[in-house]
Amino acid sequence: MKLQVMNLRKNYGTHEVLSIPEWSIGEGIYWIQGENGAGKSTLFRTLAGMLPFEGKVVLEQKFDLKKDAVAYRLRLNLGEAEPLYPSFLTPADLLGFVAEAKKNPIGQVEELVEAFGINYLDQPMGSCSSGMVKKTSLALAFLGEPSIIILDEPLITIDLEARGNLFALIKKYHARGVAFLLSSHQPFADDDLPVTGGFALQNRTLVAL
Ligand SMILES: Nc1ncnc2c1ncn2[C@@H]1O[C@H](COP(=O)(O)OP(=O)(O)OP(=O)(O)O)[C@@H](O)[C@H]1O
Repeated sequence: MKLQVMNLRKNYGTHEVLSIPEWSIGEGIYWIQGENGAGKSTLFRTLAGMLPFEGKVVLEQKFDLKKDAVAYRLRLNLGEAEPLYPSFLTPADLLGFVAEAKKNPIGQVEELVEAFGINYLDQPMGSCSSGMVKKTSLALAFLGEPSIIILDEPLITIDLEARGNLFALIKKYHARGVAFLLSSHQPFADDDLPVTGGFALQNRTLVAL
């Protein structure tokens, strides 16, 4: 069991967005669908430890998000749908900083730079196109030795070549035992990615598809 959620509730003020009694995933590549505003980004940010919530989230039956936050966050990475970075930072700055925080293996930054074709390492983010920013954020999401990588809308703004590179990297990391949780408004074709299962986020909870 990679990730277990028990009695998770998340509200913004009086607006309840998530109410998930029980949900879990094993090793694999999972896809979450939901209409605009269904709560996908809120779910992902909650699972990444970025938002306060009620309930319990446990990684690998060992790391409780509330009790073992540091160990948990070292093993779960999130690539946000619309990442925002300070405009003066470069991809090199961000990769260096996050690589250190995530205790990356030697050679991994170079591997990811190559995989995403980030040939603008010293260009400030403020002058990067949205696809260039997104590719940087996707590379950041693979850093370290994660057990789960969550990618929120990974396909938005990236071109076909980057999409192919991303799918190749997902397959490579999946073969090493990394689980993936992806959201997308466009379903993935089976020949793109071997998806293990899908869930719909409906009426504040997750339903298997
Ligand atoms: N910071 C916030 N404060 C208050 N309400 C919020 C906040 N963030 C999200 N919401 C609300 O929570 C609900 C879920 O939003 P969320 O961004 O999680 O949806 P989503 O499924 O990711 O949507 P989309 O497909 O449009 O990206 C929406 O009703 C939204 O208005």
